[in-house]
Amino acid sequence: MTDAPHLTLFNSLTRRLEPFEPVHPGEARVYTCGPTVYNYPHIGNMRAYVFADVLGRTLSHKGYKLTHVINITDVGHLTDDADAGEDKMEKMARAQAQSIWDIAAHYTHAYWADIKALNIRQPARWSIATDYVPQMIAFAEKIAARHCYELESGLYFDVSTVSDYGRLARAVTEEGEGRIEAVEGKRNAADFAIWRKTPAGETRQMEWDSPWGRGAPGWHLECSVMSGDLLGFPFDIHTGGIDHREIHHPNEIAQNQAFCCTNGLDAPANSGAKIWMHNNFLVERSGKMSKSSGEFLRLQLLIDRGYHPLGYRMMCLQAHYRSELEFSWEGLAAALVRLKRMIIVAERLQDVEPGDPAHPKLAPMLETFEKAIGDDLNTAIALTALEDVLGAKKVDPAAKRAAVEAMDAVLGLDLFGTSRADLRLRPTTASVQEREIEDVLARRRQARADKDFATSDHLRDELAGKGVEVMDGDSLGWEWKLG
Ligand SMILES: Nc1ncnc2c1ncn2[C@@H]1O[C@H](COP(=O)(O)OP(=O)(O)OP(=O)(O)O)[C@@H](O)[C@H]1O
Ligand SMILES: [Zn+2]
Repeated sequence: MTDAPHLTLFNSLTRRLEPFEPVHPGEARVYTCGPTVYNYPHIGNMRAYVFADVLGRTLSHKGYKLTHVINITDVGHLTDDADAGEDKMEKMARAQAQSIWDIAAHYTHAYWADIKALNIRQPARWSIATDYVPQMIAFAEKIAARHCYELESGLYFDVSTVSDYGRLARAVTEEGEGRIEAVEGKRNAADFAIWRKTPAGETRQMEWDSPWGRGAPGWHLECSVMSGDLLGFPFDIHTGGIDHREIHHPNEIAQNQAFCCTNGLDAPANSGAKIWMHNNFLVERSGKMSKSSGEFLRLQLLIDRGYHPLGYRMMCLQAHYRSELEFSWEGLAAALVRLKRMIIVAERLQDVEPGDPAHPKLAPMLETFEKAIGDDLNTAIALTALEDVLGAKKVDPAAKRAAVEAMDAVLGLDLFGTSRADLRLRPTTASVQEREIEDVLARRRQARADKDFATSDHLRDELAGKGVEVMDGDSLGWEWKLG
């Protein structure tokens, strides 16, 4: 693989493609907004983490020493991003009559299970918001005098105290602020609470003492504090879904500017991160997939229906991260077949020791791959380059194996860790066990070898009676499927 450092990324701040130039030579520091753990993640949420994973893998591949932090929001995220409603965690805990800490633990583990199933690499650190409350209070204390004011409901950030507020969203107009809750006493409609006081007479399950009374931190404050604390301002890249471009990230930026300014750090240009990147939505025909809307698709449902989770990863990689991706079961099935074709070829290289990938036949494919992934993570083209390598004829298998490994290290399809049998999941509704099917098929193979076609046909009919269709001569080598 060439070690050309070519890497351009789309910076939402400038709305331009920019060459990646690390703040610290040879390093890449990335912060990804993590899930709010009040519910199961849906597959749309997981698209955000597949994207962040590909970004991290690409940075590692390009030779940078990666420090990636993903947070877990277990407090402070309100039912409306725009500073209205109630805490999502408190609401769910009440609805389920459970402790908020149990809710957080349960859904954090569910999220981590999806991370693993999608072959998303572990970040250097999972930062849990409730572990950082003292640091959040210290951060707020630093900026309070110059940038905040207190109201009965909390400590508010005055967005007019930083230059160019909302430049990330590019939409903060008076009408655009219509969504933002009118709180009496707010100086500007876009001002937001960085500390929310517990209303008199109420108790929250999660609350802490602060100079502004007992209460809880605001969601935007959490990400500013954890990213700054763990990566240092300025760090390289901050990621999140495109919805964060409108409110959450502009508010983080405003706080970061205030903090950097107070600390004499290159203010006011300093936004905390040099590059802000956003993945577009996974949508359904009915619109954006969303937890708040009640019904949503979980990765586990895909698995229960017999789709291997890496099929969903493939589906994500087939689209550019900045494009909307429409989910359909047909699309998922097609992505799974594509993955299976790759795995069948990779199986032939399973026992080959990787050699030097520099082979004249592979060179143009490696170059295409390198260019595509360096061009704002064009995974769609990178996938075709990988397929070209897999399909290349008369190439030293050791070179091929090395090239496929290097490409898969970026795309994360786990081609050498997954077998075609792994891909064939039994839907939970199926009444027949896989072992049963394999047993009958083994007997049928023997019958055919013995030219006992009557028995062979009989066994095929037996399987058909159980809803299993035998697929003789299937080009992909699926020997059977559930009808
Ligand atoms: N449909 C989607 N497609 C892609 N990314 C999404 C989608 N919905 C949310 N995200 C992203 O998923 C990540 C985790 O979101 P989070 O857990 O905060 O979800 P949420 O806002 O509580 O739920 P939702 O928006 O689904 O009601 C964020 O980066 C968010 O931008
Ligand atoms: Zn965040």
